[in-house]
Amino acid sequence: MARPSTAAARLIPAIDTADPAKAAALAAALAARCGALKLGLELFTAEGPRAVRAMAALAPVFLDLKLHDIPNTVAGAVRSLLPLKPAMLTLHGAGGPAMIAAAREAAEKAGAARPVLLAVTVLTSLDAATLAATGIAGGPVQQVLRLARLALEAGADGLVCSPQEVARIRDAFGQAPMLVVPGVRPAGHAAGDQARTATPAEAVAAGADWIVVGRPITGAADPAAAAAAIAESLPA
Ligand SMILES: O=C(O)c1cc(=O)[nH]c(=O)n1[C@@H]1O[C@H](COP(=O)(O)O)[C@@H](O)[C@H]1O
Repeated sequence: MARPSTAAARLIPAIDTADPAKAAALAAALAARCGALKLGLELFTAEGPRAVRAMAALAPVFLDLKLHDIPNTVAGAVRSLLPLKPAMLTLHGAGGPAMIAAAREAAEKAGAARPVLLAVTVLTSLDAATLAATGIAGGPVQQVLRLARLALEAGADGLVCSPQEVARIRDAFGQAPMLVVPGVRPAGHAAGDQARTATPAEAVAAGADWIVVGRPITGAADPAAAAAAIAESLPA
């Protein structure tokens, strides 16, 4: 998956629905207006691999299953997913370096066509207080940087983080890691369950390669127009 060369290619709509007909309609409307389509747990648990195949016929698929288990199990899951040829795949950085390394080794079996492996750092729905309640003091930025270092050293190609950590990650790790950024809200849109947010333009200006946007697009009366408006808002 090459880095985006146009504003529209930076956009990854999250197709979060359990309804295959709705997913197909959204994918058809958005495929030409984005860099990839994100298929996550809601659709995958409802429809499984056939949903991935249907979407892959229209655009590169970002398969967001956030794998998080012992290394042997995650490696097996990656092997099972390779025939679906996802362009990008997520796993939780909190699974530790051995888990990331096992995923990378399994993915290498697909050769040059292997998925980009993205380590999710700290979920964008978590604020400092919630993170502290789970036992992680010091705030999201420190934890994101800690998990980012472990994941990149273990073989992750990139990271998923909130827009609020992007600049710090670029400072610490430079341009090499691919950065995929959810928790993005165009001005005037409710944050909902997202805790660490910024606008699409702010995320890209800080150094995001791709932005992931779900409800502001999928909940719009005209999803294609909403996607186009977001792409137009991005810095060149
Ligand atoms: O891995 C992700 O894509 C992800 C990581 C994260 O920390 N936060 C996050 O919101 N996401 C995903 O990004 C999408 C955000 O959707 P909206 O909040 O509707 O824009 C959802 O599909 C989430 O599963």
